[in-house]
Amino acid sequence: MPMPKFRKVVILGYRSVGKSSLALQFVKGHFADDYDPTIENTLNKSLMIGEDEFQLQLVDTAGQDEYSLLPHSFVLGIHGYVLVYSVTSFKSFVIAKIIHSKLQDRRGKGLMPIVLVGNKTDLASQNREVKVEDGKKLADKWGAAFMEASAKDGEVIN
Ligand SMILES: Nc1nc2c(ncn2[C@@H]2O[C@H](COP(=O)(O)OP(=O)(O)OP(=O)(O)O)[C@@H](O)[C@H]2O)c(=O)[nH]1
Repeated sequence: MPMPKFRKVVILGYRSVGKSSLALQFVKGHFADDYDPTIENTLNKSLMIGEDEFQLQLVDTAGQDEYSLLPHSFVLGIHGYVLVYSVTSFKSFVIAKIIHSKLQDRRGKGLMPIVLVGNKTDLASQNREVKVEDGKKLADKWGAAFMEASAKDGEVIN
């Protein structure tokens, strides 16, 4: 048996956009309604992609704002990023752009695998502040993957 391949992915975004909930839904398959701000939490999951086994380490981080500094540990030895905003918060979309530009400053403009996720689609019919097309356009500009999701419904997370 070949050795599993190790990948470390950091989840970043504004406060309360659902970073922990997405991570929990992805790793454990459930959702909690209560809100407990994260300091930092690492979750592990092994998954098969084709014939390859990957050991995924997901780092769930504290909510960032425009003034937050990106620690070294979010830059060195990281294989990819999940940048999360909430479709119900325009501010969180702005913060996602700010985080992306901080990442580029620190890592350079070379390859930086990113998935941009617009979370909380279950609330979108009442409270949408970010259009799907705007999320998609931003991800295209970055050369990133894009999806909208709901950690609550478990929609598209796996
Ligand atoms: N309706 C709905 N609520 C969600 C969803 N995802 C997260 N929430 C709720 O939003 C609140 C914040 O979720 P968290 O997952 O803690 O958000 P976070 O981004 O990790 O927050 P910080 O640790 O402060 O950065 C909680 O009350 C969650 O239950 C979703 O997809 N739909």
